[in-house]
Amino acid sequence: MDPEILNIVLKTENLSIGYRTKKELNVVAADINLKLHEGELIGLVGANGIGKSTLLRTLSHVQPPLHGKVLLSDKDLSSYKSIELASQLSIVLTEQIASKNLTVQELVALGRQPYTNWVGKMADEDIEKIRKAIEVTHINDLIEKRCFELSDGQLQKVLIARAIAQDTPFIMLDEPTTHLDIYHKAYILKLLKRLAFETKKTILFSTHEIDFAIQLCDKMIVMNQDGFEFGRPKELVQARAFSGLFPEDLIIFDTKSGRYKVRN
Ligand SMILES: Nc1ncnc2c1ncn2[C@@H]1O[C@H](COP(=O)(O)OP(=O)(O)OP(=O)(O)O)[C@@H](O)[C@H]1O
Repeated sequence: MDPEILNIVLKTENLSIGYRTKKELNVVAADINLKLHEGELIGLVGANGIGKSTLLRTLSHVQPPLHGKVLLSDKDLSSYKSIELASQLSIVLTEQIASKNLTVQELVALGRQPYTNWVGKMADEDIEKIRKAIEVTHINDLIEKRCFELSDGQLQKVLIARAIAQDTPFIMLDEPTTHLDIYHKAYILKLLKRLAFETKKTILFSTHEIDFAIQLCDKMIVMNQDGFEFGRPKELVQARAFSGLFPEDLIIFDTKSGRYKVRN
């Protein structure tokens, strides 16, 4: 589909991200102007410490911008009430979750919190969305377990299930495949792609799986020392956006195969 006729879900205007302390200002990245459309799967890549988590946290209102604006469905992120924001945007962070005593079923059900009534009563639609999220993330055999009993990879799938149950138009995930084996890395990324395509959700995730992201994403944001590049993976490969990401003494990006290779 022509991206120009798809709605813009998230837009940034001259966004600067980073950290402000009493003594100093640490600008992680500046002049970020992005337009993310509905139905797009967008991969965010870059070296360790370049600012991927900082960008995701700023786009999801977990931390404030240093400068500029984030507009979600044409409305400034800072003017959303938190319950309203929770029905528009979900975020899966890698940080340890506080609620590890909950069962898997209970944690996934928390995704429906923005929609349930004031006593937290779930409607049939909520129950169905939880069932579906558990099914598509392959965690059916875990639902009775408490979250502290899970492996890192299992917990990662459960957190993704919670975001899917939350069923927001915009989903952000910080390194959603870190702890997964190679099969489940591919499985989760393909699931996110299908979800974006079939339900027109906009899904933005950070990753170190650059090869997989090049193969699967509609668009990518490549953060580097000079700022960032944004576009379709093929165009970014041609523009050599991946070549300058890392020192080239050990690995080089092969534009033909779209992969990194270890130097002999
Ligand atoms: N809470 C914080 N306070 C101050 N500086 C921070 C904070 N969190 C991160 N930083 C700094 O901001 C920069 C970007 O960090 P960030 O975690 O966004 O990088 P990243 O690209 O997600 O890295 P990684 O790939 O290692 O997860 C780093 O220099 C980091 O030291």
